Formats: sequence, structure tokens, C-alpha cells
Amino acid sequence: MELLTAAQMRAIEQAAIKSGDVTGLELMERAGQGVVDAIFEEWPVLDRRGASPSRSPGYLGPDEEDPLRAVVLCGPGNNGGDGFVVARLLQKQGWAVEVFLCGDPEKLPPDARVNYERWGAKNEVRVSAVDSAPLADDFLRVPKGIDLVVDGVFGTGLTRPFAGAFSMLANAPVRDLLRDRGVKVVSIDAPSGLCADSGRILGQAIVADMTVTFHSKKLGHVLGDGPVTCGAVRTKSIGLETLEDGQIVHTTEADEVKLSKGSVGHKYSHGHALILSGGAGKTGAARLAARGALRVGAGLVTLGVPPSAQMEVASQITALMLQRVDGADGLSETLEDTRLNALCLGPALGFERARALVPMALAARRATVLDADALSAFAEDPGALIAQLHDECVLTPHGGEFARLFPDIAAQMNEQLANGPAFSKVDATRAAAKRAGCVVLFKGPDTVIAAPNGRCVVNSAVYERAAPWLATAGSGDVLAGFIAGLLARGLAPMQAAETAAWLHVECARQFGPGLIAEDLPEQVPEVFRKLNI
Ligand SMILES: NC(=O)C1=CN([C@@H]2O[C@H](COP(=O)(O)OP(=O)(O)OC[C@H]3O[C@@H](n4cnc5c(N)ncnc54)[C@H](OP(=O)(O)O)[C@@H]3O)[C@@H](O)[C@H]2O)[C@@H](O)CC1
Ligand SMILES: Nc1ncnc2c1ncn2[C@@H]1O[C@H](COP(=O)(O)OP(=O)(O)O)[C@@H](O)[C@H]1O
Ligand SMILES: [K+]
Repeated sequence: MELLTAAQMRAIEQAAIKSGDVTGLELMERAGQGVVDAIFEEWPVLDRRGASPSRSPGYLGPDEEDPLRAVVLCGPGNNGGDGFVVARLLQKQGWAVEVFLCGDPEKLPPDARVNYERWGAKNEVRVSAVDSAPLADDFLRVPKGIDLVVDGVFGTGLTRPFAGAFSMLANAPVRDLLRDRGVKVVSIDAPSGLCADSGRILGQAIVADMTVTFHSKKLGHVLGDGPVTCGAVRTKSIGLETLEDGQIVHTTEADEVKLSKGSVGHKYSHGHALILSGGAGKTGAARLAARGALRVGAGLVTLGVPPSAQMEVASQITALMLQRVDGADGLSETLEDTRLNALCLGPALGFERARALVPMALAARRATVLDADALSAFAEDPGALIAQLHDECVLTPHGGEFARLFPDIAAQMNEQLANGPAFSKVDATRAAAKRAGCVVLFKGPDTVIAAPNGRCVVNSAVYERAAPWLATAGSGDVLAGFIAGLLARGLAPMQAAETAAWLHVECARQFGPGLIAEDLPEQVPEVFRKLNI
């Protein structure tokens, strides 16, 4: 599964047209057909294709007598062209369709123009200027009798904030009114106002019940505000081939091979992870991480605890092991055991302890996860941390930690948008990985994982994979532990981060509502069982 940028989608389309396999007009027809098919699949009550038209009106039931009604909003580009196709195809099914165009018909791109004319030959198009005032009055009059609004205003060509004639649909009261009346809103390719590359809203965006996109999902469907504006996303094939290079991987399934254990081998063949703990009263986070590391199959997991916390941790653990690690010297001594092949520092480590231990850990050049305090402790001089990182590291910041380590990149990602396409979380994570020279896993419902070589994966917990119960204290600690455990097992940093992020969401979904961080490691066996590991 891959996620595309608007530019990649255009390149795929252009390659197909250039090869002579298909024309732009044919693609537009397939796109419009895909939208209509998706509408009928999603809402069978809107599908009257099976209804017999042969009976005389006197025998028709009230529903059949009264045609379904749609309003199609078309913009000035090819998204609008798709809209005209949808209008025509719905009308062919007996729908009453009203079409609005914002923009100058003379300036429509050629394929959109053809479909505008096909529609306009027999029907009215209500035209308004792109920059005219929102059609509020006109439009608010219409929804009373309508079943469907089709948003073909802007798709992947959105270049500036959405305003003007059709922007009233982005307005919450109008949207609520439509919802109250049971009117479905379908966006073609992307809700107008949503940047297809970043999932960021330019100005304002239409909130759809369903978005129908073509060939492959775009980044904007899964990043940022994408999920809240798109509703459900349906992807329709329009007969295009995927190009090989540069795609962003959208993780939905883990590779089982990476997780199964060979039938021979002893505990040391599966690695030994060391999780550094904070002081007394602050050991829970490291224990969560350690339990995560053990559950994903590290052969041994040791908690490295300061003297003050030894009793506390000892009284809480069984299969986990404990080692006193008192400051940098203590860590140096502990790391003389070269079987400790994966380290995890950060969860509730405390800034002071982090500043002492992180340089020593990094100097040891083991596979290392840096999370939480191991990142924030260096907020005043992120460059000092970055200079010590190596290619066996995985950084796991959430939004706040990311901004502390990469303030300029975060600022670029968060700046007020004037133009699209916008700098996205994917762009930000890739830039961070390049600067850090190691894997960066940028957390959230749209977790983005990037390696310095450009590989990038989005592990989204949205739509069918929504996992809102992961927003609970300590769940990030478990993720850090999962990564450390997989690193101990010998997975490469990028593989470990991708697999752990996937597993983390699966565990949350396996448990369901009521999840707290402690539950996550306990779901690993069931998730593994389902994978036949
Ligand atoms: N690629 C494919 O394979 C396929 C693509 N297909 C379809 O084509 C769509 C992409 O079409 P597209 O490139 O013409 O872009 P689209 O979204 O219609 O907008 C461009 C127009 O809007 C204007 N404009 C932008 N923002 C604005 C704003 N805020 N306010 C006002 N105006 C604004 C912009 O003006 P400009 O920036 O040029 O001045 C330009 O005039 C894609 O989403 C899909 O539906 C399918 O048919 C099948 C295969
Ligand atoms: N709404 C959400 N949907 C899915 N995953 C989420 C959501 N909110 C947070 N997460 C995930 O939960 C984890 C939270 O980690 P973090 O912010 O470090 O919290 P903590 O420090 O309390 O462990 C991350 O893996 C993040 O991706
Ligand atoms: K649209």
C-alpha cells in the first residue's frame, strides 16, 4: 500500500496518457464512474438501479415517484470536470441534479470543458466567479429536498486557501443543517480546502461523509486533518499503473517473518535489552517499556536503575531483571557486557540522569531508542545531541519533543499557510531523519517513520485502524520498549520502528475501549497468535 503526493499522482497520470494507453478524458470518465459506484456501495438506499422504470407513474411508490436529488459543486479545474461526469451519470440513473460551477467556463482545462459542455448541452449550470461571496442564501434554499451534495470544487490542485462561492459548505452550521437533514456529502478526490499532500487545511475545508479518491490514497487523506474532513475514504482504480520510485509506504500489515522466532536458539540468541529507569517514584515508565520489550520477544530484558529505586523496582518485577546503574560510570561498567545489544533511554528518566547517561549510551554504539526525557533534556542545545547520534538510533518524539529537537522544522510544519502544497509531517520527519542521521518516528494518530536514506512509512491509526485509546499516559513508553525489544532481536532500526508502531496500534485495537498502557504488552501474544507466529 502506498501513499502518493499530488505531484506523484499527476506523474502517474501523465505517464499513462503519454504511453497512449488512455486519454485524460477516459480517466476523468472512470473517476466519475468510480465516485458514483462508491456512492451506491456506501449508501445502497441511494442506489435505485434495480428499480423497474417500466411501470406507469400511478403504480410507483412515493420514493420512486420522487427522484433522488443531488447538488454537484464544480470548481475551475479537473476536479470540477469529475463533478460534471458525476452529474451526468447520476442523471442517467434518474436523479434530479443541479450543477453549480465556480469559475469561468471558458477557462476550464480541456477535459473538464468537454464534460461541462456535455452537461450544459441539455442542462443548466449555475455559474459564479471563483472569488464571489459564498452562495449561502442560494444554497441554503436548496438542501431542503436534496439527498446528496457532491464536492468537485478542488482536489489535488488546491493551491491557496479555500474561500469564495462554495465555501459555505465548510461552515459548521451549514454542515450541521445538512447532517440533520440526512444529506450525504461526497468529496471527489479530497475535501475542498484539504491539502492532499499534508492533510493540512488551507483556510477552511468541507467536511465530507465520504471521499472517493483514485488509484491510491494521497498523503493528505491520512495525515493531520485528513481523517476528520474526509469521512470514509474509498479508493477506486482508474486503470493506472504505479510508478516504482519515491512512494511513501502506508503500513497496514506487519511482515510475519520479522517476528517469528526460529525453533533453535536460546535466550541470548534473541538479544538482551537494557532499559534505563528514572529514580524512586519514577520507575513505572521504564517498567512499561521493559515489559513491552520482553513481550515482543527480546531474550532478556534488564532494567538499569539508580540505587534510590532499586527496592521499588525489585518489588515490582519477575521475569524482568534488574541492574544497578548509577550515573555514566555505572552505565559504562554495565555496557562492558557486550551481550546488551539494545538500549532504551528516556521514559521518566529525568533530565539530569538523561544528560549523564545519553552520551555514554551513544558512545557505546549499540542499537538505541531515545524517547521522552532523553530527547527533551537536550532542548537547549539539540545540536549537541544530534552530533552524538549514530545510524543504529531510533528517536521517538511526540509533537512537543519533535519541536524541542527540530525547532526550525517544526516551525515550518506549523506555520500559517498561504499556499499549497503544504510542508507536511512526512516532509518534517524526513528532514529530521536526514539531519539526525538516524531513524525518526514522529508519533501521533498519523505516526510517520523516516530513515536518513529517504524511506518513509506512515503508520496511521485512523479510519478502520482508529485507536483513540492509545492517547493514554504511558502508551508511548510501551512503544519505546517494543522498538528496543525488536532491536535486541536483531531487526534493523527502520524495521524495528515500523514493526513496533504497527504492533502498538494492533495491540490497542485488540484490547479496545478501556485500554491503559499496562494492557498493551499483554495483547502482544494474541496479536502474534493471529499472525500465526
Ligand atoms: N491526476 C489524475 O490522475 C487524475 C485527476 N483527476 C481529477 O483532477 C483533479 C486535479 O485537477 P487539477 O489539477 O485541475 O486541480 P483542481 O483540484 O481541480 O484545482 C485546480 C484549479 O483550482 C484553482 N485553485 C486552486 N486552489 C484554489 C483556491 N483556493 N481558490 C480558487 N481557485 C483555486 C487552480 O487555479 P490556479 O492555481 O491554477 O490559479 C486551478 O484552476 C483531481 O483531484 C481529480 O479530481 C481525475 O479526473 C482523474 C485522474
Ligand atoms: N488519538 C490517537 N490515536 C492513535 N494513537 C495515538 C493517539 N494519541 C496518541 N497516540 C499514540 O500513543 C502514543 C503516546 O505516546 P506519548 O505521547 O509519548 O505518551 P506517553 O509519554 O504518555 O507514553 C504514541 O505512540 C502515539 O502515536
Ligand atoms: K473535492
